[in-house]
Amino acid sequence: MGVWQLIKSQFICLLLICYVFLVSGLIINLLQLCTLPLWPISKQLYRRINCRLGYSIASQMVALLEWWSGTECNLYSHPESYKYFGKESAIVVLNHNIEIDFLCGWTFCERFGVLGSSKVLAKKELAYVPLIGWMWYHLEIVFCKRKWEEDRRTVAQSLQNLRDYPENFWFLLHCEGTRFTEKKHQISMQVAESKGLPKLKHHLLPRTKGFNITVQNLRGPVTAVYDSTLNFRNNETPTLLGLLSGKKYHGDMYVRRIPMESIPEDEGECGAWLHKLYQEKDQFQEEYSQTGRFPGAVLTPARRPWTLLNWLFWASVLLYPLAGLLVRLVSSGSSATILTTAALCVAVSVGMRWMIGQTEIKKGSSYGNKDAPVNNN
Ligand SMILES: CC/C=C\C/C=C\C/C=C\C/C=C\C/C=C\C/C=C\CCC(=O)SCCNC(=O)CCNC(=O)[C@H](O)C(C)(C)COP(=O)(O)OP(=O)(O)OC[C@H]1O[C@@H](n2cnc3c(N)ncnc32)[C@H](O)[C@@H]1OP(=O)(O)O
Ligand SMILES: CCCCCCCCCCCCCCCC(=O)OC[C@@H](O)COP(=O)(O)O
Repeated sequence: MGVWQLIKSQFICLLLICYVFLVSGLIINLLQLCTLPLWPISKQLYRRINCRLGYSIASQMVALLEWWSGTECNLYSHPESYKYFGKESAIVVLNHNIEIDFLCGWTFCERFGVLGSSKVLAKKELAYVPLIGWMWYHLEIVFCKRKWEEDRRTVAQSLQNLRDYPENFWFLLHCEGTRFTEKKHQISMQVAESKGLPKLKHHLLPRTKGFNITVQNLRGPVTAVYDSTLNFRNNETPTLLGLLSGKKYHGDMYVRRIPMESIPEDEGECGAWLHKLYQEKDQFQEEYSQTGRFPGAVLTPARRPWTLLNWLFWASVLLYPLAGLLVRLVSSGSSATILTTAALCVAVSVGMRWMIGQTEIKKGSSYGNKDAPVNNN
């Protein structure tokens, strides 16, 4: 292990990165709150400002991936698809078995200039995650309870609101609805069997309702679906904690552009189309597991300096007062003050650990874990 790697793996570095993220995030959330009165006056101005403020939070996590850990994410694609990236709004369909898959998505959003406006159909629980959930409120992220009877109306309404969004956006959909575990895979393959669908080896059976409602409501302003398949080399299992300790991973993402016109409008046909898409994704994953490559050419855009500059800005604003505070604290000699500060630090660390835990598959939900309903047909 080199000296730089040794420094990066120290707990104090992790604490300082989390401190900058937490305090800058709270300041940005506060600024976002202050933009609310703009909504009735100029909705589009409110949205444009919040894209920039959101960028300042999300890009810190991208900086962690790109600059701190030095993780490489290769993009496999085709030149005829590539020329559209960043120049149109699109629905992104991505597999969901890697803890930092959202971050690999974000790194490409950043490189194609759509990070601040990126959207997702997210489970409702994520709306309550401090900083990220609060930021998402102002970015009009679409939340679902994964209870169709409740979601069908609220999700459709939130999607309709995005039709006049003033910036190009990528709307991420994990159609599997939850992260891959062996048990969830087994159960979803029972469902596949009961529906007469071919079994998938590398994916859970996709849920078709969310995809269908998204296509229905965003057709027009959104001009394509980006079918994206992500994997990591050498069976790496990247984690957010790994990134924070400076570990470098090697990801590959295959993205092909599918024009919206080629997606059926009829609900049943659209569902069948999605099942076929996942069968193809499964073949791409199989090819990757055998050859270590996806189809297409490697067309990775270079990382840009903005995420690093944004982080350096916040670090320089926030680390200096922290140092001053610590010096004054120690020199005060008051054990009550020192103990209170230590307790506060522990509480904040526990909170941050809980947030990081949101990305961990072993702490995931039980959605998709229940035995499939018996099909009597
Ligand atoms: C160039 C580079 C390109 C790309 C870069 C990549 C990406 C960047 C883009 C944007 C980034 C933006 C943000 C990223 C940041 C962070 C986000 C991170 C993650 C958050 C993601 C999540 O929270 S995932 C969870 C929430 N989302 C979803 O669930 C979406 C998918 N789900 C659905 O669509 C569902 O249908 C639903 C949620 C709308 C409703 O769910 P519900 O359960 O109520 O209904 P279902 O219809 O799904 O269920 C009933 C039917 O399902 C059958 N069934 C039963 N059991 C199972 C089973 N185990 N598996 C599969 N199917 C099952 C059942 O039989 C019913 O079938 P019917 O035939 O009767 O419909
Ligand atoms: C730069 C400093 C970074 C400090 C760490 C901050 C950590 C905040 C991370 C919160 C981001 C949350 C995004 C998690 C997305 C995710 O992966 O959600 C899972 C859902 O799809 C499915 O859930 P499940 O059904 O449980 O599998």
